[in-house]
Amino acid sequence: MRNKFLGTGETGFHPLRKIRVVLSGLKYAVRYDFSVTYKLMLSAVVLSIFFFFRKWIDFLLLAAATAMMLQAELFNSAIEAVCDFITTEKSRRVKVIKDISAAAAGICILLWGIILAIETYQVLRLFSILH
Ligand SMILES: Nc1ncnc2c1ncn2[C@@H]1O[C@H](COP(=O)(O)OP(=O)(O)OP(=O)(O)O)[C@@H](O)[C@H]1O
Repeated sequence: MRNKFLGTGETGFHPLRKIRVVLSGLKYAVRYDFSVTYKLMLSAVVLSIFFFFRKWIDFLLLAAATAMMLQAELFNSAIEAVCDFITTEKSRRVKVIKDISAAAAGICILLWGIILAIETYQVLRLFSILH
């Protein structure tokens, strides 16, 4: 793929190829990282309930939190992969890099968890109002 800043690689705009790259990255994350898969599944269950009941504010809030969590998980995985690509030897520098990356992901996961808990409570209230 052409690097627009360095002027290297292929020219042209290929939206389909971009979508394929995005799906490929998501496939790696979801297939090989169970901690991403189960979080996405939890969000999907609650999101589909809000979608069904047309609770758009709750839907959008949880969707935003899920996107933020997924983004943090993906960046964390990419940084870990770069570290492991450079060296699999024990290294204090690698430890610092991975720990900082994990901390960034952890903050986003914590916020996602809080929002998921609040929204799950909303779902339970929704059902108790119906029955
Ligand atoms: N090469 C290394 N040298 C020193 N410490 C390391 C090294 N690799 C990993 N660690 C330590 O182990 C922790 C976990 O790293 P690892 O690459 O195993 O991530 P992980 O537990 O698989 O994370 P995730 O669940 O997000 O994929 C790091 O945060 C770091 O403290």
